[in-house]
Amino acid sequence: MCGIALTVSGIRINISSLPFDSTSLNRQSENLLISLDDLKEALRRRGPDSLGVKKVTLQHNEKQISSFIEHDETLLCSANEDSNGELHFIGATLQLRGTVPLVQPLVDASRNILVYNGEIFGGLQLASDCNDAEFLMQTLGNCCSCGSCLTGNCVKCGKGSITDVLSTIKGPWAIIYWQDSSRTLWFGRDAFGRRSLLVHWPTEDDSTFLLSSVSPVAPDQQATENEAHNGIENRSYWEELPCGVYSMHVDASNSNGFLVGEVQIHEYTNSTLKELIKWERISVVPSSENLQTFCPKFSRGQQDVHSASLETVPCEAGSTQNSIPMRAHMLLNVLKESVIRRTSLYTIYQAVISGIKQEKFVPVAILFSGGLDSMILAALLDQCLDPTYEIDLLTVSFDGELAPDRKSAKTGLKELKRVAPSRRWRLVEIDADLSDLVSETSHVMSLINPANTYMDLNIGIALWLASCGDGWVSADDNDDTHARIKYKSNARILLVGSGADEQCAGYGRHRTSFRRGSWLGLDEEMKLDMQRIWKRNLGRDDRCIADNGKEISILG
Ligand SMILES: NC(=O)C[C@H](N)C(=O)O
Repeated sequence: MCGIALTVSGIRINISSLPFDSTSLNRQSENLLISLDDLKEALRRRGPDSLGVKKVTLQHNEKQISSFIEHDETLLCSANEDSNGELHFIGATLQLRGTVPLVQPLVDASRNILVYNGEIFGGLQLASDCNDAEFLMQTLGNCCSCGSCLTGNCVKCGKGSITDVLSTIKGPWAIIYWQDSSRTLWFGRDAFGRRSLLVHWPTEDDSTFLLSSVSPVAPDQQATENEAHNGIENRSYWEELPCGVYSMHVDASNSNGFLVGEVQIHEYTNSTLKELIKWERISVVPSSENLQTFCPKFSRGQQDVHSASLETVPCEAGSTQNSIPMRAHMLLNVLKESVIRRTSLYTIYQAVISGIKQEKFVPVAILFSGGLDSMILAALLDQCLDPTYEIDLLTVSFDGELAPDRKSAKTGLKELKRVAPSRRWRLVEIDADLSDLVSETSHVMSLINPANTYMDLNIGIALWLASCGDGWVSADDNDDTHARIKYKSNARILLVGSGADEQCAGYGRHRTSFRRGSWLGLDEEMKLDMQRIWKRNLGRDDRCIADNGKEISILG
């Protein structure tokens, strides 16, 4: 995953037109001094392949604004209202696509600047060897910049809008983009918040405006060992940016010589996406026909690893229903398509590029508990991934062999070996003892920020350790009772089951809502889950996993 950030100073920012109370959380926050170096340090871990900074200076005279772009490595972040406006863009890249090394921020001939953390799996058509960030740069560069038509095609030039382009992307994304000719900053994240983007909105007493994939640990913010053990302090400097497409046009015409930026939020323009977010389902109460019992049994069929179709599977003797119902079948196909997109577009599969022999190269790993979500992911991945690649199954335990997840992971491994005997599966056992993880705990506390509950911390530590991939594997593949040897998974792509419980009603409280309010009650609870998943889960998960230079891939 990549890490992106922006710092703005010298511009009076007006956020009064935003539909949410964006300042209440920050009002009592400390006036932190966050330096470019702090941001770079935090982002570098997410994007190990390259790191860059670009600075845009805005000067105004006679109501005209001129812009200058330069490299900049100096510290910043105490806004000085008398000076010119300054915007610093930082981009750290984990590159999975394209054949030429990519260094962010990208700057085009029109002096637009892009930092992008995302994946284009569909919606926009790009060639398979093309880097998606570069493609997006070109596409955004062709958008209208008249400044008055913020959505739809421009009546004057006929060009599309930036909001339309971003609404069309199928895949996770977070973006910061400077459109130079219109002096407009664009930023935002996808409709489910699958990529983290934190914001510090300016307040009356702190004019700093910051965006960042992750919050840096400022020196005065470092948790002491005591804090790590005894509690999680309440940090409110950062908040999760609510999902959406935002623009900030910088102007100097009516402002007594000050540069002024007005932040606006724009609705996604893709109607399917809008329906998805609203969670208005065509059928909430299943028909009795849909509720009939059935026997879903997975068939691997032939080893046709790149075919997206699954077979209809006859039931065991004695059942009256003979096949997986059509909807379940459709769901499996969609999931499989999703795995194919997440495993076929990356150039890193061409092991030759990385100089590693194919049989030693493990490009994808799964965060694995042996539970339903991770088993389905593993079975689907086996169907989509070239059979020569090994697959790492990363399992974390805080209670050695006794933890239920470790036991189910081992059972799951046996099952996978049975259904996919020709694949080499490697169970990576990551054993940890929370009392030994003092500095790691402190680090993860900063990663989960602004999430701050013990549950967030526990999940965050498990995800962070899993994505480190540092554990033990069985010395002998055919005998899992024997000696273990040290192993570190270097897979850059991690498939994760995040979001499955929200979308498939996997939590205990879903059962409670069903008991209390039947199908409508359950639907309400799931809607709530999906509409807050950006705030509660996905940003946090992104930050903990990406910190180890890995790409989190959830099948949403
Ligand atoms: N900018 C990025 O997010 C990286 C790009 N999607 C890649 O895979 O190379």
